[in-house]
Amino acid sequence: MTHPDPETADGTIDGDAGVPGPGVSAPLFTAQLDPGLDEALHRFVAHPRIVVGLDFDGVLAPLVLDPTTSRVLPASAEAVVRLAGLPDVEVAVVSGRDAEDLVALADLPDKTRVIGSHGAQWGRSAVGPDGAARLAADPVDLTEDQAVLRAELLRETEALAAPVDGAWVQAKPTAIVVHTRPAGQEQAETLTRQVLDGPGAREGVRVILGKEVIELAVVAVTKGDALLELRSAVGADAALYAGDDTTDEDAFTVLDAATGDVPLKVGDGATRAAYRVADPDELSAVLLRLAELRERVRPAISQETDTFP
Ligand SMILES: O=P(O)(O)OC[C@H]1O[C@H](O[C@H]2O[C@H](CO)[C@@H](O)[C@H](O)[C@H]2O)[C@H](O)[C@@H](O)[C@@H]1O
Repeated sequence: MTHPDPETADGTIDGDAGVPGPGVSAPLFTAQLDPGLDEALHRFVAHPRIVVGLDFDGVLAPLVLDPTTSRVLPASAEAVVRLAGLPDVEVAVVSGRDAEDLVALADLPDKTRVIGSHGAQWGRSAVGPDGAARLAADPVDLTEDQAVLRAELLRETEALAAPVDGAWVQAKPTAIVVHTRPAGQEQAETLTRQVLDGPGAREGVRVILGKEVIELAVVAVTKGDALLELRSAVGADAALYAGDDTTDEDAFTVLDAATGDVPLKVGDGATRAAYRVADPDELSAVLLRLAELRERVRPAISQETDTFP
């Protein structure tokens, strides 16, 4: 036990009895949680209305060679379902991926907010007539210039990637992504330089260097813009955001740990986030803990609200 927990003082709930490991669900192993982070979670769940923003790759889903095989860790999936079912909790998956992709891969509860393409695509998960998950969203509107630029970037990057063993190009609604993870290191570095000096240097292109990816976007929106907009749209009092990559730093920047937000870096590397966990497995533990804490305090908040309308 790392945090004084009034809810467990009478011994009726032992929230720390579990054993860490894949597939273990709550009650959770908070002995492994950093005490500062656990305290921040306690403060966070006490806010009346909260936003929980979650990056996908490297956060909900471990990084893999082939992005079509990415899957959310089972414990995180369980936590997302629990959080999304609670009143005044807005769960949003905020990713650089195409939002359609996210809905197909993430197995999200119905009506979960999905923000794709680093904030350029907004929608919700929905169940289609066939029972399969689908995205309910307005289509992305590119200007004619942006659409032309995107098509040219696709052509140019494909020509650069073609001779490089393992490298490949992903076309997304607002960007083109060159993947170098499966390529040899030297070839990956050369290709990265070529992409940056060539198509990446064109006017109107926003270059995003991610984990073994060079993304060339034709719109300028960031995850920080998206998180601010989401927070204001739902009237949230505090936000938690978990991310692992460079683009997530934009989201951390718009949060303030001093006022109850929880900017949470997943993995190594320099960050502006106030809190950190080592990997997606540890993030699962945090999300289950978050669900457990919010489930406990939310009824108290609602009673107070009823008493003082
Ligand atoms: O914002 P995110 O959800 O973190 O998305 C960022 C990029 O994620 C994907 O690429 C990353 O994950 C792949 C699968 O694990 C991995 O192979 C790749 O090396 C990573 O960079 C996705 O394919 C990109 O389009 C996203 O922009």
